[in-house]
Amino acid sequence: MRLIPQAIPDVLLVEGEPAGDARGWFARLWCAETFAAAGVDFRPSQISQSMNAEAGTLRGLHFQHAPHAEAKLVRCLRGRAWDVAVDLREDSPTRHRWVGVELSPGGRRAVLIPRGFAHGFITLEPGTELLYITDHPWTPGAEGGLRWDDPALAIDWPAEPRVLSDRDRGHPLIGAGDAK
Ligand SMILES: Cc1cn([C@H]2C[C@H](O)[C@@H](COP(=O)(O)OP(=O)(O)O[C@H]3O[C@@H](C)C(=O)[C@@H](O)[C@H]3O)O2)c(=O)[nH]c1=O
Repeated sequence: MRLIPQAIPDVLLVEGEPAGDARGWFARLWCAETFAAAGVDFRPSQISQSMNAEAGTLRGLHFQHAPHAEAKLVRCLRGRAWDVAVDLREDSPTRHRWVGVELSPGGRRAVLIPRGFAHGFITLEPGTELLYITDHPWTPGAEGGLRWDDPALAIDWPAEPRVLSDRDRGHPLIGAGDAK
């Protein structure tokens, strides 16, 4: 299992090293020792799954306010998605910058999004399913959101969004209301 820093170094690509044989393969998705050895304090609290019927489904950008901030280890189980992490940390030199990663089951990789980031994705195939491992319980009262098309972020989405929730359409722009 390899943890590979991305353009924002605290965002990590987590690559499995699957052991293959005639039956298929076996791969570890999270490992306390490997993460601790890399200096990453991530201990699972909840595991969730999201199914997206249509290509062009966009979910995000979501985060939880402190003290309920959560890190997320996101993996694609079916289909294909482009996943994005936006740095919201107040003291960060990369504040309001983003990192995008394409995820698919064949890629056998996950992205670790630290606390203090917003997260979103767009599906590139119908029936795309994502698995999330988070390190803090879902806390509805602490949810925050940013607009996927906020010009201050200028996220270069690889496809046109076709399906969004009403909540995601209504997030504030940076500098207003709930946004950080
Ligand atoms: C996120 C979440 C939602 N729910 C419920 C609330 C609601 O009835 C239904 C759908 O919730 P949402 O519309 O918030 O789901 P969704 O828009 O998929 O929210 C997710 O988006 C991505 C981008 C993330 O990063 C996730 O952490 C999460 O915020 O599921 C839970 O029970 N547990 C959870 O952890």
